[in-house]
Parts: sequence; structure tokens; C-alpha cells
Amino acid sequence: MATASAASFISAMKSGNGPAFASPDIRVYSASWTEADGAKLVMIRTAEGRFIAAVGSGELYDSLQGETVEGGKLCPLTHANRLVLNRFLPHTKPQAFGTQIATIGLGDRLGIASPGHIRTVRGRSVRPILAQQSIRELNLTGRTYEDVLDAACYAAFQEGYKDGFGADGDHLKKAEDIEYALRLGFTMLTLDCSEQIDNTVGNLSPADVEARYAALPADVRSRYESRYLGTAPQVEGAAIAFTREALMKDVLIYGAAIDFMESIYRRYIENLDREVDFEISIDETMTPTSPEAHYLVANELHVRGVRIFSMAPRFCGEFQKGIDYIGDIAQFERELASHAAIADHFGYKLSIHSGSDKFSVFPLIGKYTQGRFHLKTAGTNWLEAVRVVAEKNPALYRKMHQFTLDRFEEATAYYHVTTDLAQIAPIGEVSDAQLPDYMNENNARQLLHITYGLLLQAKDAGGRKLFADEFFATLVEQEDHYAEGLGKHIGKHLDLLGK
Ligand SMILES: O=C(O)[C@@H](O)[C@H](O)[C@H](O)C(=O)CO
Repeated sequence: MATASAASFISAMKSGNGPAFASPDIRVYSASWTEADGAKLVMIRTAEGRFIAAVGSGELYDSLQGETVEGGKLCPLTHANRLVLNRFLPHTKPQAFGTQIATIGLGDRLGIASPGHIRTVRGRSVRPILAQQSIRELNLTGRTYEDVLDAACYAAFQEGYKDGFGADGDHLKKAEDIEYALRLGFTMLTLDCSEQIDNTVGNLSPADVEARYAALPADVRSRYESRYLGTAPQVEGAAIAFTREALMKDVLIYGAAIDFMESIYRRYIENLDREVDFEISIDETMTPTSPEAHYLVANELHVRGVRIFSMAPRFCGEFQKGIDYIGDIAQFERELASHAAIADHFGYKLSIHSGSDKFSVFPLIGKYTQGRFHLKTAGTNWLEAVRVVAEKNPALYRKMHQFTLDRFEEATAYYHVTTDLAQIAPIGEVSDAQLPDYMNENNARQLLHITYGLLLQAKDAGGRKLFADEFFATLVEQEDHYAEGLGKHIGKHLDLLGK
């Protein structure tokens, strides 16, 4: 039931030329003001939540579903209404970007981060992939890809963002998940090949490698040997040289994954009637991707006519969740130079997964990719929401913190981290004012980072959400503070990347 203020607002809309009406209990997102197809639309927030206030006539107005108020409509942010906006307002639909502009994946596990992400990237030479979630994240948060896309599209409308945003079906391994994301209009697909990469090869003896390789069909072996053992690959800026031993290992490690990439491309991408940015992910595996292995995968895809938008190698060292790079930065730089040169040689972008918080290597990534990269973040945006709770609702934070300590081991099944719980200050010894400092300490960051699903889904014996309802209420109440926090944090990422 619309409030009296909402009714007054809609009345004022009918006579005014913009969201002039002010009311203490209505928030007006003025940037959303839109006049199209005979209708005037603007997003508002009342005590009942966010709505699109609509007046006027025409197919757009008639198609929006909502409560009739003072001759206008108060339309909830439903999936159906989002599809109506998509039909009439192109800037509310996701798009593909191709390989020439830097993009940043801004995974939003809560469905409320995109307005802050838009305010962060607006005016920068980078485009946001606002709708980015992996199937793992959907399973852990209980959300759907419809939810993820709805949240991103409504954020573009709310912020009046017209520079374009993307939608990435992230870490997809199964045909049905690829079909699901494509059916919904996702504009980027990240194919996760980790299950086709054979990590056991690295532990084989030379004799066993030889035997496994010799067991491959003769035409396969001769094809690889003629392509990679004859003359050294000529890639400007990349130091690549195959030995027979390295080639045999890489063929055994990546051969099935390359065939998998090609099969998915043939089945789902090659004949699509629209542009989709196809990303290859070989990062979530124990085997670091050498420059030679990267070249092998890239060249095989090239020879087979598989066109990709980006590739995510498993860099040397560790790209763990929510914390800075761990490893030998000099070695990382040497190999990054080759990885970036290989990507440039084949005309796609280097993708940096678990890209959150890798501040020590961002300048190198910006330098060697010449500003054409795809950086993927997600958990760090969740941690900025947790930071808001620590700052504004300490009692809730304390309950969440203790819950994550009790359930941490369970969460390590989903993410590789080297968190040392003993290093985390006991919550009972930390004052309310100091609680946000947990978000600046690596072990606490990873504790809260990977337990997001357990926290958001936790219920008491009566089936009531233990934390989620109060968590979201706090974030809604502090929406601008959250957006500012994202602006600072993701802004630091982009500044160091030169964007
Ligand atoms: O948590 C996930 O499953 C995703 O956010 C995944 O980690 C993503 O591909 C990524 O690298 C975010 O930094």
C-alpha cells in the first residue's frame, strides 16, 4: 500500500518536469529520471523499499506492473518490470565489450553494490561487469542469475548510467549452466576448465611422462611436435622456448582442456546471433601456467579458429582471496611480461582472477597489459559491506564474527586460503571502535571473505535468518556510506592500475 508521501510524490511528478518533490520519508534517485515513450519514470525509496514511480501513458507505462496511485504507478523492482525497462531503455541492458577496453568484474554477492560500483567507474577509462557471479556464489548465497541480472540492470537505471555494463556467467563448467546464462542474455561467459586440466602430470617421473605421452595418437603427437618443437614461437616481448620434456608435460596437462574449450565454443559461441565475450579460465588449478603453456593453449585455440575475449592464467605465486599478492614479485613481473605479450599477440585481454586487493602488482599489470586487461573482483566488495556493519552495527558484527570462527573450516572446502585464525585478535578484546580494523588484517579478511554464504544463509531453529535481515537493513540504511566505501576501495584498485 503506497504511503501518503508516495502519493504526493506521484502527484507532483504529473505536473512537474523532474523529481522536484521532496519528502523526509522518500529518497529520490534523481539520476534515474527518464522520459521515454510518453512516460516519466524515476526510482524512489520509501519505507517499503525501492520502487519506480511512473506517470504518463504509452506502451512502456502500460507494460510496467505496479499499484495505481494518484493516476500514476508505484512499480516494485520485479524481474518482469526489469524486462520492461530492458525493452525500452537500452542503457539498462548488459552489453559485450570486446578486447580493446579495460573491464573490471565487480561481483556483487548481495545485489546492492552496483550503485556504488557505477559511481566508482563513471568517467574512468574502464567498463564494469556489474552482473558477475560464479555458480559457486549462487549456490552459497541462494541467488539465481535472474536475481544477479535484475540487480545490475536496476542499478544502471537508478544511477542513470549509460556508458554500458556487462554480465558475466562466471566459472561455468557445465553445459546447462552455460545455456542458463546465455538464455538470460549474459554478455560474457567465463569457461572454467579446471576439471579438464590434469594436475597429476607434475608429479610424474620423466619415464611416466614419456609413456603417457607415447600413448597419445601418433597424429596428435606429430601435430604438437611440428608446431612447437620446430622453430621457437616468435612473440614480441615474450620469452618462450619449448623443450621436448616441457611440451610433453603441457600436452598432457592441457590437452583435454583445449579440446573442451573448442567443444564449448563450437556448441555455444561460434554461431551466436549476438556478441558474447568468451573468457577462458585456467587459473583455479594447482598448476601455475608457464608462458609456454599459455602460448600452447592460445595457439591451439587460434589454429582451431576459437575466438576468445580474454584468458585467465594461473600466475606464479598466490592470488588468494581478499589479500595482496603472495610470491616473488620479480618472477611475477618476468612471467607477466610474457603472458601479456602472448595475449596481445593473439588479440585478447589478460584476465586477472581473484583480482581483489593485489595492490603490489597492479602497477605491473597496468604497465604490461598497456591498460587492456580484465580484472575480476567480488569478495572484496562483500568485505566492504562487512566493514560498514562493523562501523555502524557493532553488535551485529560481533555475532557474525564469532559465527564465522565457528564455521570457518566448513568454508575452506570452497576456497583455497592460508588463513591463520590464531593471528586474529580475540573479538572480546576488541572495542567497538576497533572492529573495522579487522577488515585491514589479512587473516580476518579471509575469515569473513569465504564464509559469506554461511553467514547469509544461517537460520535459527525457527527458520528465521540469523544475520541476513539485519545485515541488509543496516546496508540499506547506510547505502551511501557503503557506496563511498566501495568508491574508495575499488577506486584504489583502478588508480594503481592506471585507470
Ligand atoms: O567467489 C567466486 O566464486 C568468484 O568471485 C570467483 O572467485 C571470481 O572468478 C573471482 O576471481 C573474483 O575475484
